[in-house]
Amino acid sequence: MTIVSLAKADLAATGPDTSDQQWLDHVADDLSERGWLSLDLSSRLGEELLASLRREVDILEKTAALERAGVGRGTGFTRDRSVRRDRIAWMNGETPEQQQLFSALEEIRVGLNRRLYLGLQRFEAHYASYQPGDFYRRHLDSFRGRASRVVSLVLYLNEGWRPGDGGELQVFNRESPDEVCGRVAPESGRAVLFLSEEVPHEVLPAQRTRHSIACWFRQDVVPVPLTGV
Ligand SMILES: O=C(O)CCC(=O)C(=O)O
Ligand SMILES: [Fe+2]
Repeated sequence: MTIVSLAKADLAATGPDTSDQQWLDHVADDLSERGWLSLDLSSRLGEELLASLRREVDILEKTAALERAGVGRGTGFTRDRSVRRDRIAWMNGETPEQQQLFSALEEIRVGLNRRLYLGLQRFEAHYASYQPGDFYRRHLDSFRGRASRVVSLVLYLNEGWRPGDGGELQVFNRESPDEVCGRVAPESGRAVLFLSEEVPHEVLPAQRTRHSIACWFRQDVVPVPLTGV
């Protein structure tokens, strides 16, 4: 996990919006009106960066550098395989591809703060790998009122995802949580953003290896010890 420099971000936030940032208006509108959206970030991030991130997670996979993910924190932390089965590696922003991704995430953080006054202070991100049969049962990313994780962003890295490959992110209506309101295939370059405390979601069982980057924009400044989600 990396703490992003606030001074640098605040400096960036003083400049005027360029038309290049109008896409963030759409992100902010959807987040505030329905709590979530999916969008294609491939042209914003570039195919080269997506390919580098894919290579990086492939290497992590092959060198067994991904660790089994858990849920909860502190004494409530567990690696319960009936809840989630993915493996993860936290990103530290040190490789060139992570640096490039982190500057895009920083642009989103500053852009959302400016539009929605969310007071997002920093972000954390990890690679995730789901193998065939792996899933993540329905959950929220943050406990209500904790105001730690406020906005979740998941970026997918899988080329040629087909309907039979499973592994969709299923999103539930924040007003009536039994109603499915979206199902997103984890195709490379696609991203989903949602309000971490409000929008229940689940990863349906994947039928092939499924790689992604999960990121959370947080309101707290001081990192909680990394004992889980
Ligand atoms: O990979 C996804 O689509 C979502 C993952 C997720 O919900 C999480 O890591 O909290
Ligand atoms: Fe989640």
